[in-house]
Amino acid sequence: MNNSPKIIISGGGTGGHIFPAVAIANALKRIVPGCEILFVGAIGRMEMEKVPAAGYKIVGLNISGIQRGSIVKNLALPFKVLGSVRKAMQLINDFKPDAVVGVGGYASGPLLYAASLKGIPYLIQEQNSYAGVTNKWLGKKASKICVAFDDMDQFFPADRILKTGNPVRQEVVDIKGKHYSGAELLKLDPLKKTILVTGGSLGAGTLNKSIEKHLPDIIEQDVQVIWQTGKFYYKGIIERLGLDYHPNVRILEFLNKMDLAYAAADVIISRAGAGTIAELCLIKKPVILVPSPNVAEDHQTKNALALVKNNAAVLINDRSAEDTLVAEALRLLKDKAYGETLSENIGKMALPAADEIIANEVLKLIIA
Ligand SMILES: CC(=O)N[C@H]1[C@@H](OP(=O)(O)OP(=O)(O)OC[C@H]2O[C@@H](n3ccc(=O)[nH]c3=O)[C@H](O)[C@@H]2O)O[C@H](CO)[C@@H](O)[C@@H]1O
Repeated sequence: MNNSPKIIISGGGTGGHIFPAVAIANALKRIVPGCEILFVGAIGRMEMEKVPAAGYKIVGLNISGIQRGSIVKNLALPFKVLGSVRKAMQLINDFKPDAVVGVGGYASGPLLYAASLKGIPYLIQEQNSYAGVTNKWLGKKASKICVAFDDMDQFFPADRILKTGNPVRQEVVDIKGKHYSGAELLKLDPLKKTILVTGGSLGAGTLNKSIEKHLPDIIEQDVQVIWQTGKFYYKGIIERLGLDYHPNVRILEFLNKMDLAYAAADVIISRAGAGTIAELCLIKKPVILVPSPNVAEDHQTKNALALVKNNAAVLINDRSAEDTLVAEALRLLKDKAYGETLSENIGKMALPAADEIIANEVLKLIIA
């Protein structure tokens, strides 16, 4: 293999696809500093902002998914797909990648399809315990499919599956010694108990409603909360509560330094996205998971149950969150022994080094 292999990483849409992609890129750069990486995403989606912020170049395809409730918008879809495949072919002709990686999301489809037409080897990284139609179809010609769950041979050819776990950005899970700096950056008191609420990369309506309703209970116990609302909900919440609602309450749209929030927290309330769970296993804090009921095949419940059956997290249903979530978090803050058990058990479920294992698999495709 030469010292400057060229690799395209494609996909995005939500943080759940983007951040594993960045983690793989970072690992590739650590292993082969001279490698050239180009990201390909979808115009208008989160990756077009987050990937350059992580220090990588990205090109956008004009592609979207099926839009519910708008026949007119969907009429353009076949043309967008064709146009995107054409642009993907052009990108491959120009960049001349040695290998391609697909992490899921709209841009992955056209890019991997173009790679297959051009005979360029590609690897799929599937974060969840189920695979959508596009990934299943692309999996037929993939050289390797790196997965995080068992029984994925129901979706992909068994001989090419490798269970690696989900890749996470190292800097996000490196929280040792950051408790004080985390609290300071978030303008919180490092000596007070703190709950972190994260609704995944987009935020979660149910978590927001549950927190907003019970803020007085949190304040009454002099507990602090780092509350990540998500972009869609932030404005409404700030309009209702104001930015400086109470010194114990820090409201943020998105946490750019997730490590500092993880470090500052004593208990974490979270949706059960696969990437967040992989991080939670590595940071080893007591966690309450509220799986989103609005995702394909109810996969967040499956993600959460994998932990709950090992007594590694508390599960609260979306339906009952508004009534019970905050009370449970406040209870968990006080129950030191239970918190320690949860922390110990979640740590046992970590699959570290997924980023480097996957990066090495990508490099093997080039040598092969
Ligand atoms: C509603 C939806 O479709 N959710 C899916 C999406 O979740 P979502 O996009 O929320 O992704 P994950 O929960 O997997 O990961 C979230 C990522 O965003 C980061 N982060 C989050 C909040 C923040 O303020 N700052 C920040 O950096 C986290 O550290 C993590 O790296 O992709 C996941 C992986 O395919 C799926 O399992 C989820 O079901």
